[in-house]
Amino acid sequence: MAQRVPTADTGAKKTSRVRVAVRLRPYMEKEDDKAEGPCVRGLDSQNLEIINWRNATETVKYHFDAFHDEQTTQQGVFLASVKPILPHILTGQNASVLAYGPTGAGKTHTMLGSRERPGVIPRAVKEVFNLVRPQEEAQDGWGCSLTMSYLEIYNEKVLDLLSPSTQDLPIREDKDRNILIPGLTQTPLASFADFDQHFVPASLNRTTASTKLNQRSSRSHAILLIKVVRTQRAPPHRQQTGKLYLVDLAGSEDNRRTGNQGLRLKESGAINLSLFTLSKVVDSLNGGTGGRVPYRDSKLTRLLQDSLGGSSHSVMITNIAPEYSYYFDTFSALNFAAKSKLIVNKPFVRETLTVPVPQVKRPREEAEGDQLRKKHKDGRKPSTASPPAPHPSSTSAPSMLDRLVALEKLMMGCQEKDKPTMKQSRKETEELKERQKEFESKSRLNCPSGSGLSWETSSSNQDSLFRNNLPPLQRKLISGNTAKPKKQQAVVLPLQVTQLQPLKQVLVVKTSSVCMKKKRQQLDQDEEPKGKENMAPSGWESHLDRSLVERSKQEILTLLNTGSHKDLKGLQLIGDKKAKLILGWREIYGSFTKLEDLIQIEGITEKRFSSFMKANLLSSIGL
Ligand SMILES: Nc1ncnc2c1ncn2[C@@H]1O[C@H](COP(=O)(O)OP(=O)(O)OP(=O)(O)O)[C@@H](O)[C@H]1O
Repeated sequence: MAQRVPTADTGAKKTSRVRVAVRLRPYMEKEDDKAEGPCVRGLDSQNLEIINWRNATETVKYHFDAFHDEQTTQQGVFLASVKPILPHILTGQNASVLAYGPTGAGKTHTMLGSRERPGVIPRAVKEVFNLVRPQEEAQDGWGCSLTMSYLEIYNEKVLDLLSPSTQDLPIREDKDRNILIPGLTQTPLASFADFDQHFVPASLNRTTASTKLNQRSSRSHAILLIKVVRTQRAPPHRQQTGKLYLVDLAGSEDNRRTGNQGLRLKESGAINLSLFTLSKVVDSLNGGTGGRVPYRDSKLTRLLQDSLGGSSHSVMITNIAPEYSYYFDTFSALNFAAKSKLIVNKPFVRETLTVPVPQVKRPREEAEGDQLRKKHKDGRKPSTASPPAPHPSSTSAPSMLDRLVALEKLMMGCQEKDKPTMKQSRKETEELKERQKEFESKSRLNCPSGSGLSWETSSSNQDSLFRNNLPPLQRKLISGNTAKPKKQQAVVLPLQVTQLQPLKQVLVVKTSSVCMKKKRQQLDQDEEPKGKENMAPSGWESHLDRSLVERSKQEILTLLNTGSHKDLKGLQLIGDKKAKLILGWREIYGSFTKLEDLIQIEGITEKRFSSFMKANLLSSIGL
């Protein structure tokens, strides 16, 4: 059976961290209807800077393993960031390349490219064949075989792109922690032409749709798996399996900007939540959150378990767009990438002892999958719309501010799980005030080590701040001789929210416990409300004082928007996972505008939402 053994060359455990590259796509005028110009630019082959949202005369600088500017060719990206990790898969190790970033920032261009400008995927597969060929000719007693699998994760379903009629496939882990997908097609490859022949039509099976931001937006995470199996021809028939994952992640999306509604909104909820889990996994691997790594919280992270923090040599290519209209997305993508930089992997060789068996077309696990496939049915369901977005540059809009402040908190390593006690809150508030003063005096600040980030005032070199090549931004920054920070009143200290009174304390009513018990029994007998909870009073609700109910609802909404993980878990029917999903939703979308938005959270159906409302309203008024 498959077993983990140390890397062959030294016998000792070696570590290999995730390399992080950032690729800036060329500026596109059509993406910039306000003609504001770019808000981000490269400095050299490893550094870039973005305008500081708190103070437009400053920039935030980031350092990465590689920075590919808008001039970098597909070949350039491949040679610098991908090619070096490929040889590992011929020694029984895993390698992976992930393209991450906002929708429309160039992930598919980077991974797939076009016939004229092929991207990472075709180049990497060609290179694997180049690496395998000399090994086959070497007559060293080992044979080599290649297979490809291609799947997408769409709405948390694993779909086989090489066999599009299949339904949601299961993800399994064997006792050696190898991730398996029973039923997934594995197509043997003899040449690159073979790959091309299977890959191109399969790519057309990927779920894409038009959104306001990208005409052909990928609505799923696409994962191409190339497996290289080396087998010793003579006994003991040792076998080494190396896997290469090439992942084109779906875009991280702000639905206020995409204008997504209905099915698109539901899809994007699944996309964003899996990306949120991915960022939690990254955090956890970085030691930021400690404890269990939440691989199992999404299909994506479960599948990538042996690519991130496991046995893999990984490269994350974060794609960003330069236009100001992408500001928030770019900022958040850069912070995500800066965290990823710290992951350390522990490579090992996968080696198995097997007796040779005749080549079979599909593995045993596939037959199992055939049966499973029949059982699964797709359950896509439309959902409700989100309000339109404020323009990202108008950072005075409160929701945008909240999100930027929250992001900055994340960036500084202050996680939601650490949401402080009142004492801590005050201390942190003081610290933030101090920091704000420092910002205002434009002193130089360094972020916590390893964040890959530093703040820099541009007052000394204001002329150089994007001026030479970016006239629109220069206009924005320098107009009115503005050395003074933009809209300082826009700075909101984020911690006041934690000082809210707990919901129950606010809503408690003085009634005798006997009366309450009776009332509760009566209410329980009333039918479950159907449809929208917040519109007309439902059967059981009509027994309650309307103004009290309205107030309770408002308090629940406030708690959903401001409560810590612990506060959220204090709500009826909200457990650990749901609380995390709510926090994730908030980080991505900002606030819940109405209670019904909860239905957009994975696992909260309309029925569950009704139960949630009933349980929490009754509990809040002490019934
Ligand atoms: N480096 C680049 N050079 C030239 N054009 C690019 C580059 N990167 C992206 N583009 C173009 O920008 C547009 C959006 O890119 P792409 O579809 O790859 O984005 P994406 O991040 O994959 O979006 P989504 O997540 O919505 O699928 C495409 O028209 C693409 O050709």
